[in-house]
Amino acid sequence: MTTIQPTETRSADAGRELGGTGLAREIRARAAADAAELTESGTTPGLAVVVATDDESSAWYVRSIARAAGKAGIDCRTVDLGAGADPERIRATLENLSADESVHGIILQTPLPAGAHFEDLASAIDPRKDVDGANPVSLGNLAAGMSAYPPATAAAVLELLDHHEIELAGRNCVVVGRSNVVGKPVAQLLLQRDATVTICHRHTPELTAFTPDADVLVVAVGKPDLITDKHVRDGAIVVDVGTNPTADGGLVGDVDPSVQVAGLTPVPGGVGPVTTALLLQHTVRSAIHSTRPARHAAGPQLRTGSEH
Ligand SMILES: Nc1nc(=O)c2c([nH]1)NC[C@@H]1CN(c3ccc(C(=O)N[C@@H](CCC(=O)O)C(=O)O)cc3)C=[N+]21
Repeated sequence: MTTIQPTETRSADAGRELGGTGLAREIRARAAADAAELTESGTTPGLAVVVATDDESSAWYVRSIARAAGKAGIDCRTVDLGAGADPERIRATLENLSADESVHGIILQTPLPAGAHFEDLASAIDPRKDVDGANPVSLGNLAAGMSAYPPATAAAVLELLDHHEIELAGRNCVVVGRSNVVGKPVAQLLLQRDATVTICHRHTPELTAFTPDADVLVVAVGKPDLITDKHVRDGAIVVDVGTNPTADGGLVGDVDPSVQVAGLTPVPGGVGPVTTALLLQHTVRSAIHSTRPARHAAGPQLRTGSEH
């Protein structure tokens, strides 16, 4: 007997899943090989993670950094100052780590205790060790097309797009979210790649006035299901940077996972793992630079995108 199967329009329209776990594995393997070579020549890359929060998403990230760093041969220390830590103590910790020769990378976890100001404290991180691009000097250098570590999450968005061979030059990119850790640096990186960039944020009256024009939509807000079918056109590529913990211990992004688009990064398994891998890569690069003469350490390195 023959039964006629209904056409599976949904899966045909579902588009590509732009996963990040394979890419993350490649980046970690490369970082591990470079770290081993460096250790052989007498310098073990060191990463310091400064924590002043009991936020769940941050705790997960910190454990994941420690685990991945250990496997890659990076000496990782977590400095947990407690959820109510005094801003002056956080600043002093960052200053000490900046002066510590065994430390090549420093990341200050967000969120911070009430009364502590992220950009202000991050200015105590030596830009040469600022592997998560948190010091406003790093963001300024990035915007000016000078050499700087972009925040690992922002860099992960670009790595994922490149890995999946998404064209950026001349295309419409819309970024939703304007934080200094994701939205702004992602916009700068897309600009450097000759995209036309629009940034939407909490004061944008109607996202639908902008997001349907996006060839590439990057969403970094922190609100489950913020982006649904009405926000995107079929052919769009969507990068979901959201990591929202759910009541049952899972994780969801900012994009309704059933949106019909040409490509969507999954949560989990998309931007997240690449972020952790790039933090390690930046740390190993910083360690490599630390072994070179000073003029190479933070030399100006003009990128494209500074012309009109
Ligand atoms: N200064 C600073 N920089 C950050 O980049 C930063 C931060 N503070 N504070 C906390 C958030 C959170 N965050 C995550 C990174 C990776 C995953 C990740 O890899 N998640 C896995 C799955 C996790 C799961 O299954 O629970 C995934 O997406 O596949 C999650 C969350 C970075 N953050």
